[in-house]
Amino acid sequence: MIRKALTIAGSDSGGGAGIEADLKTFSAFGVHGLVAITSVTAQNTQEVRAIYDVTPEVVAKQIEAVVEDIGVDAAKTGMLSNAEIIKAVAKTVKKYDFPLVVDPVMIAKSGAPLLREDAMDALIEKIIPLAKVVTPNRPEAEKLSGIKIESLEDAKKAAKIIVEELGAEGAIVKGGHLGLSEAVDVLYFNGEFKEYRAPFVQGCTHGTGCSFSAAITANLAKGKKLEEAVRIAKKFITMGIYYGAKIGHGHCPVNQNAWIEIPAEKWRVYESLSKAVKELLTLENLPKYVPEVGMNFVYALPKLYAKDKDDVAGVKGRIVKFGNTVKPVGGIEFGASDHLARAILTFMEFFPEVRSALNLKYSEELIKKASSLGLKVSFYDRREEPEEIKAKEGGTIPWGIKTAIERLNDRPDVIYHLGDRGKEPMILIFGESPEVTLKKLKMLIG
Ligand SMILES: Cc1ncc(COP(=O)(O)OP(=O)(O)O)c(N)n1
Ligand SMILES: Cc1ncsc1CCOP(=O)(O)O
Repeated sequence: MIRKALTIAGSDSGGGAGIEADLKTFSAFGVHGLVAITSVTAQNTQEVRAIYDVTPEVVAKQIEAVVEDIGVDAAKTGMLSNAEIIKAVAKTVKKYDFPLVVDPVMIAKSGAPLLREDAMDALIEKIIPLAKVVTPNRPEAEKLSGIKIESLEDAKKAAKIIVEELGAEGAIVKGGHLGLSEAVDVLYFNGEFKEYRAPFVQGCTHGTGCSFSAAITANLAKGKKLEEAVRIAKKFITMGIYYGAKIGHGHCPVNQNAWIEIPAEKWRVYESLSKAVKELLTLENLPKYVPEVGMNFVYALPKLYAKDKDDVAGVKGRIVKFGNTVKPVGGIEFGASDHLARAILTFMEFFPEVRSALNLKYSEELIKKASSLGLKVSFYDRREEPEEIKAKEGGTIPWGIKTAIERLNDRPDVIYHLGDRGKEPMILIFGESPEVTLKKLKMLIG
């Protein structure tokens, strides 16, 4: 059965925060999203240019309309804008018994107020006591609790005040603004504290508060316990920030799709590479092109998600010569390649669509053939590598790929180097997918 979650919040025309972020988050968790729009904002990643509030009656009617027909398993509030809307929302949601997550939105990342000064009392008196959980960031928690928050201990005190004095069932004070090396959130619920920790990642933060509270709401709608819903939401938001796309010129938006897109893309990459490796191993004359150090065949996740070697799939232990045949040492795994992973990640900085590569034993004859077939060939000379790059672990391949691409001033199909002391000469073939890379290999050695 599909679960339904309702967001009672403002619209962000930039698609980064507000109901737009909430709906994307609900979708990421497979929950059907419902909306009651409180306010229309003309907003982008840099500023809020205008705010136009919906009448309290229409806000209430939106809630009633969806509850009475479709049903709501959990709801959240975001930007409530003014005291009249707050009162209307409180009066309406009281009639129903779904859990309510309250994101006490006060100020946009860009600095614009999203809650009128005179609406703070109404928020505290009318909405907070209805909350299953309140999800303030540090400045919002300071406003609600009336205490200054400078440490984790202060965050705990604020969470306790929001529950014990303001009447919420639970409160989670987010530590993203605490300046610690980890982002630590503190939940106070059922008389106990629980800490949620994640590395403090750099990335895109517009819509974090909205998406985090929406993720809790979606998981409550799916029947998860609050502590579990918060744990999942924390993972979700860390990923969304880290994999955010640089959209707009201000605070770029959280990427809610990362949560579903990365596992889906991993599966596509795995399937496609597995199929190509299987076919590669059937190539009759392959053994004579396998280098002494072995061969690998890699496929990276799409550019937005390809940050390091763990985002590149390859053959564990490489493909090696075995008598007159070749054998993969292990299976296809993400993080299995080191050299080719570095090569493809560098290549993708220039040509993001080229996500696959394999390596072959160098032969002059193959290079000549590549050119005669119309493949674009470039090279690098390891003896020309600057000393400071040589001294840096893992720097040679990125330098070499960059040098070869810049030399050709075009997108190469093949890059080779002639080796150096203790380094075997090598040919690397590149393609948009393992299928394309394999096609080029077959043209060359077929
Ligand atoms: C319409 C609307 N609602 C909420 C916000 C707040 O989002 P943001 O500025 O990203 O702040 P956090 O929620 O991430 O702390 C908004 N800007 N617009
Ligand atoms: C040694 C070497 N140098 C370039 S490709 C290659 C073999 C594949 O290495 P990896 O398995 O680390 O990608």
